[in-house]
Amino acid sequence: MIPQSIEACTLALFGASGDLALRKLFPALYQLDQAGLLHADTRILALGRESGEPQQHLAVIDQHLRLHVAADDLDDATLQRFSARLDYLSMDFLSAEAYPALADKLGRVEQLIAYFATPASVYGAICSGLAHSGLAERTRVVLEKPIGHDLASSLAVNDAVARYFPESRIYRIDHYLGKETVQNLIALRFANSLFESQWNQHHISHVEITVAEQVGIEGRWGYFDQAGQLRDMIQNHLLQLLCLVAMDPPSDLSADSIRDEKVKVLKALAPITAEQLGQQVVRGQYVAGSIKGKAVPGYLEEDNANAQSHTETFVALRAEIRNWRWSGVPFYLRTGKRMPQKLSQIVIHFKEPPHYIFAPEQRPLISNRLIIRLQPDEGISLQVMTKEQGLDKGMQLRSGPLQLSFSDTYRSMRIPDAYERLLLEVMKGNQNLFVRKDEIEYAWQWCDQLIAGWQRQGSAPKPYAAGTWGPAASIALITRDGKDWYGDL
Ligand SMILES: NC(=O)C1=CN([C@@H]2O[C@H](COP(=O)(O)OP(=O)(O)OC[C@H]3O[C@@H](n4cnc5c(N)ncnc54)[C@H](OP(=O)(O)O)[C@@H]3O)[C@@H](O)[C@H]2O)C=CC1
Ligand SMILES: O=C1O[C@H](COP(=O)(O)O)[C@@H](O)[C@H](O)[C@H]1O
Repeated sequence: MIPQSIEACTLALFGASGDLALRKLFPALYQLDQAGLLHADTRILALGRESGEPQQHLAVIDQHLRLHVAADDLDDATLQRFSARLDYLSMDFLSAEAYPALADKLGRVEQLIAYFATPASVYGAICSGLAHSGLAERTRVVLEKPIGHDLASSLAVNDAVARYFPESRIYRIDHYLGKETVQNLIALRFANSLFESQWNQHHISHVEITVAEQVGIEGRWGYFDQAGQLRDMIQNHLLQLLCLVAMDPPSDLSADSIRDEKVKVLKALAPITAEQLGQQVVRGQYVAGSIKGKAVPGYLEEDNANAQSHTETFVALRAEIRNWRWSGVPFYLRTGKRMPQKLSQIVIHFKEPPHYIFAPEQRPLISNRLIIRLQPDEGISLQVMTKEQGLDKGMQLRSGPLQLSFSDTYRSMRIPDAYERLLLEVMKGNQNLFVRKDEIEYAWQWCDQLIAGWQRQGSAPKPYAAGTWGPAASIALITRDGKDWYGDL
């Protein structure tokens, strides 16, 4: 039974032969279909540059579905139903002449969703083409990240889209917001009165956000070398996570209430001056190493690499938020490619009790920690102090976890991919999990000053061996403050 709020729509997927569409978007749409969440009348029009028979392109989509959807989730009935929804049209998105044919193909559509799985440089042309062929009126547009390369280019992209579409119909994707565990952050913080009273500089000593990837750049040199880890991950995913951890409680769950609070955090981020860069930010680039016992090449040996590149594949930084809630609480952010394991987690370190009745030798050298594991092994663990069991132990304290593992607790439930949630929310017309223009712009403004500082310094990123936790300087960044990265093996 489809929830009534999910209406029929036509989804026009621009960039349908690209990596994102084939690896993530079509599989996510398939999963929605299998879960009974696509309206019977929903149609999907795949749009790509390559000509040829539509059947040929639809066969490629089918092959990728079989590759990227878990075998247990593939069934003939859904595959048939899903393929009956699909059609393909070849067009050059930059050519204004191509849009009347698109309008013809679409016919009369009540609700069009135009998903731009293309480089952001094409978004303006697509919006103009849609508008000039009478397709903008009932259309929601979905924009992939990164929006621009810096503040100036993001303003240009956002302006080009805003010429034809109001903000209420623009859905900017940050796929981390679609992850179940990231949404759980909102539930954890605002549905449990227990935490809110402790969620401030009086009780929290520091916060760590780690998004470590085991993969390298996956054949995306052309894109990645122009971007680097700061633009690719910090500007969007890590700053969004930081906002969700640090924002004040929104007055309700509406998109703008949440976005208003996130923007306040971004505005309160203390700038990091060129003079502070050396102490507060570490950039790294992986060299050859090994992951899970397998040798992997360095960044400069990747396919199509330019051996002179100074692009960073790792960033660790110490950020501060200048407001009453967070004054004096460092936020340590760290993200890198080719790290020992895939791991996204947030660790909230609470301060020690104001007065200890236990002797130093009776207690471990740690205080309470809340560990929010975003992926993999999704779950939440609160480390609390308890007494060691046993008559011989006396009042010897130990730290142990109060654990909520999502896979154990919701055993039979598959954790949906972020894109399933996000596509569903676009179909419902709900902008909660999408990023507003000003969030993107404040995030760029903060990142731009770091990039400008690096450019002024002209220094190369520090090397780290693939399969390690980044350059030694990233450890020094946190140990200088008397702290450690949680859980590094
Ligand atoms: N791949 C990923 O995991 C992620 C991607 N993104 C974002 O998603 C977007 C798409 O990324 P990705 O799929 O990796 O990129 P790809 O280069 O693999 O795909 C882009 C697609 O757009 C098509 N295209 C580009 N320009 C035109 C044009 N003028 N006319 C017709 N088709 C055109 C390309 O066709 P052709 O091949 O013929 O050039 C290609 O099929 C980007 O904005 C990226 O930053 C965001 C997060 C993750
Ligand atoms: O947006 C991006 O995210 C992926 C990491 O996403 P995850 O869901 O696998 O954690 C990253 O590999 C890619 O470089 C970046 O563009």
